[in-house]
Amino acid sequence: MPQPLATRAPAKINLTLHVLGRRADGYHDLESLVAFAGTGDDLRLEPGTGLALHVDGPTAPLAGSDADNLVMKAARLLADRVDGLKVGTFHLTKRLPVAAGIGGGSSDAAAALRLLARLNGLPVSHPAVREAARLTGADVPVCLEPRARMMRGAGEELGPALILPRLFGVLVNPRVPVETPAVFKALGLQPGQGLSVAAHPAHEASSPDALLTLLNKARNDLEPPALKVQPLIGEALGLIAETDCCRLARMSGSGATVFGLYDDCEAAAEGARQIRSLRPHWWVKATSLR
Ligand SMILES: C[C@@](CO)(OP(=O)(O)O)[C@H](O)COP(=O)(O)OP(=O)(O)OC[C@H]1O[C@@H](n2ccc(N)nc2=O)[C@H](O)[C@@H]1O
Ligand SMILES: Nc1ncnc2c1ncn2[C@@H]1O[C@H](COP(=O)(O)OP(=O)(O)O)[C@@H](O)[C@H]1O
Repeated sequence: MPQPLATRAPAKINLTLHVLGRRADGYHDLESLVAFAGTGDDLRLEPGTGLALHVDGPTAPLAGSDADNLVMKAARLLADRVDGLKVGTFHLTKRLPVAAGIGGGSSDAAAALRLLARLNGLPVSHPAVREAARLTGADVPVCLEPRARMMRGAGEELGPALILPRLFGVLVNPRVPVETPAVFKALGLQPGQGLSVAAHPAHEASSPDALLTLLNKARNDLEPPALKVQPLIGEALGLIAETDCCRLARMSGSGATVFGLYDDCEAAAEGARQIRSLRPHWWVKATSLR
């Protein structure tokens, strides 16, 4: 029985994000511990003669035109590299906030590459799949096999999959888009200029408590510039930090999504309830992270 051509595109969370410096090509070298949430978009592929995309779901209207969708960009890049690639129509159910620091578009693109690889009997480690991922965007390679791992460079250097203690979190987005280039620009580094040399061995933690302690010693260096671009991020961080039993409040990626971490699933659900009661129109999701 063939596997159904459907996959989840989970939200990517940067548990830590240290900017090491700005490179000559304008991109920034990062060091980030990336994990994936239990919440995400869904993608299905119906085999057919040409490439096409249908998008539905609550955040579909925010994801731009179908032609510019990262699902189509990734699929075209793979089709350009593999002769006779079998393709079809993608059906994307978009739930994640867009331009939100949780790599929704990148995860959708990576999901598209996984489905095309499955349809064509290619491993996701195939060089053409890896290259299509890298050329689609800096965050796409880490989303190809969505497991917690260290990400370095501009996203092209990936460490081995890590078995992190399970974390219980709340994701909060004030429903304002924040464009990634604007945040890197607000960081204000010149080409060749460094910012940090920190190495953070958060993955060495063997218990949730030890991991939370290590995460608290790390940072997201994009928080200060993102707060300049969108002050609501500071408000969201403050509200999370004030929820009962919150162990850590931090921004993911270039924002605006921020996350709170808690000791267990009940505390995370209660944290989500508290934020929702204060900001009923924001996107608030209790989720596990691993
Ligand atoms: C910041 C991060 C952290 O995981 O996440 P998000 O906030 O996007 O979720 C990523 O590095 C974002 O990856 P992604 O969103 O795929 O970036 P791209 O489309 O390739 O690049 C958009 C723009 O961001 C800047 N950029 C991106 C990555 C990087 N390491 N250095 C950069 O300077 C560049 O100005 C680039 O033109
Ligand atoms: N499938 C998609 N989902 C979300 N955004 C998409 C998608 N395809 C293209 N985009 C565009 O990519 C940009 C970044 O979106 P997204 O991946 O959600 O950002 P982030 O990585 O900050 O969470 C947006 O401006 C959006 O218009």
